[in-house]
Amino acid sequence: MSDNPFRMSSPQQPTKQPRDLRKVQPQAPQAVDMKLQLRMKRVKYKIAILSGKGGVGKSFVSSNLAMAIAASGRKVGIVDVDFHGPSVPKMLGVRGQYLTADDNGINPVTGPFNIKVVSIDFLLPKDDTPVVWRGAIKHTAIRQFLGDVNWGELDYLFIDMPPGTGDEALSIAQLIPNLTGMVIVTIPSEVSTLAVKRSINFAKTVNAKIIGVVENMSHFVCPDSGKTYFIFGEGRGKKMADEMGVPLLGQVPLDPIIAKANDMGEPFFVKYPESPTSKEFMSIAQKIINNVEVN
Ligand SMILES: Nc1ncnc2c1ncn2[C@@H]1O[C@H](COP(=O)(O)OP(=O)(O)OP(=O)(O)O)[C@@H](O)[C@H]1O
Repeated sequence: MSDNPFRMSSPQQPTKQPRDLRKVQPQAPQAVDMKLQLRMKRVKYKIAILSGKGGVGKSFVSSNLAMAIAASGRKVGIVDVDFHGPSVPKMLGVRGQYLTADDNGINPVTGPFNIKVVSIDFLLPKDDTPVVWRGAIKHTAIRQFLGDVNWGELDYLFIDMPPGTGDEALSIAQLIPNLTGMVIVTIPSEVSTLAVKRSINFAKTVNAKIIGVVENMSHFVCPDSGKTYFIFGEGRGKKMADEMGVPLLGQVPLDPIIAKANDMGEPFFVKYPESPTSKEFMSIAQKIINNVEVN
């Protein structure tokens, strides 16, 4: 990675002269909020992806859901507000690109299927630079990611949240009062499903609609025998969804090719379009479309 975090990458040269983001003056909160509301009005459906617990594959699910919906011809953006563990750029294969600014604001990076992507990862000078921010700074950053970015007209904006129900989740609920809904990601372990119940209760507290739950790492199909193993437990996602009265949108398998593609920075949905996992993402995407576009 270059030492200059704000250098524009090829292939998407901006039409206007890129401006060094470090020289952009911060704006008064009211001005940003007005811009934020105007920008968000141009996005039809705004969906936050939450998980009660870290490491359950929330960024993998957000990225592949975004690709599945974009593959259906819809205009999609994804904003990664997981400041302490931003992995969306890598999972979409756009890590190492840079954000630039022009007179209209910050230009997102363009990913597969023309997905517009914004993440703190594009601004970090080194791979191992930690983000050490308190809640107020994260709130300001989220506000700018939503209000200062040239999102344009979008059908869907996915918001990849950090694990849990902390500052960022509250900021999103406050800054996007007309949030379309939340999708919650879990794995079928007891600890994860317990944490998901907290996320569902959080969504209810902030009056956000729960579109449904995605169970990731649901099962493993042995390539040698074809036998299915429920490594973390069988039927937990369904049981929990039923108990909480929310739909189970789909079950994504645990698969070493998923981990490998993510580690190599290859967008899974693009690389393995015929895999059962990509087909499951298409089915989940269709359920989300039916839920939000029909209701
Ligand atoms: N279904 C899967 N099969 C195999 N590996 C997976 C699967 N889903 C995710 N992974 C791997 O698990 C790890 C964590 O995934 P990811 O970063 O998406 O989780 P996360 O919930 O967003 O984490 P955090 O929010 O704590 O940063 C990654 O290495 C990813 O490649």
